[in-house]
Amino acid sequence: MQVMTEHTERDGDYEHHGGFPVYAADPDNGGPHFGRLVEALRTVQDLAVSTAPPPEVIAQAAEQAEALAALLAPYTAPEGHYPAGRSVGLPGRGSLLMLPWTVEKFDRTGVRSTGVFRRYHMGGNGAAHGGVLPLLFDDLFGMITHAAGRPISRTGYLHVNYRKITPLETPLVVEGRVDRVDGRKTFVSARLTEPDGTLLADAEALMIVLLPGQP
Ligand SMILES: CCCCCCCCCCCCCCCC(=O)SCCNC(=O)CCNC(=O)[C@H](O)C(C)(C)COP(=O)(O)OP(=O)(O)OC[C@H]1O[C@@H](n2cnc3c(N)ncnc32)[C@H](O)[C@@H]1OP(=O)(O)O
Repeated sequence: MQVMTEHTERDGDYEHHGGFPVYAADPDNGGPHFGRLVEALRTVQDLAVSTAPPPEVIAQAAEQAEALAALLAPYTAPEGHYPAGRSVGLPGRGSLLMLPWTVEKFDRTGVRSTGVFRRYHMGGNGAAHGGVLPLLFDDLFGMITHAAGRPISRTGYLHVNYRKITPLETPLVVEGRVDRVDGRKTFVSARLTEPDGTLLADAEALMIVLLPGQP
């Protein structure tokens, strides 16, 4: 994966991030065990939505989950000071919110990412929930804007066309680019496909550069 902070050229006002703090990537990806922890938690999410254990096992699982929460609670840190979301070497940057996908291309011409939708992303009848596709696209559009050297921007609108049922636990590809820039406005688009190119969904969005002080 290419380093997400490398740019050959940036817009002149790149360093003006509105009122948005500038967060640095975590060079250690949270240390030697963080990726393992996040992956284990995702597996727990998979199992939490797809198992039917007896009450005594649920009680045991609840106790262990409560013990894990108690273990981590004393280490709560301010935004930008924990590895989740900043570990660019991990799937989904080590964030449990993001799709656990891996960035394969990240440059001014666009961003491509690959991965699977997991069991905890299921909507119905074995297909991905419609709400997780905008999440995938929105984060991709943020990365595309960043990779293109545009200043920190927020999504003004995001339109998704669902072309075909999106399967779970199947390797997929999402790729997008900047189509057009007009002042503060960056128009972006992307496609979600199967590896053979079959189109599952496409999306377009408007990313708007924040003005000084805008949150
Ligand atoms: C740590 C290391 C990591 C490294 C690796 C980094 C990777 C990094 C990945 C991050 C990935 C996250 C990416 C998530 C991105 C979000 O999801 S952000 C969250 C969702 N979005 C929001 O919450 C935005 C909420 N809205 C707002 O805050 C304000 O509306 C905005 C966006 C700041 C714009 O407000 P404003 O400054 O008052 O601007 P406004 O004059 O209304 O609009 C500017 C222009 O856009 C147009 N416009 C605005 N809205 C629209 C619209 N909906 N439709 C059409 N036109 C519009 C206006 O007409 C205007 O056009 P012109 O008149 O200039 O031609």
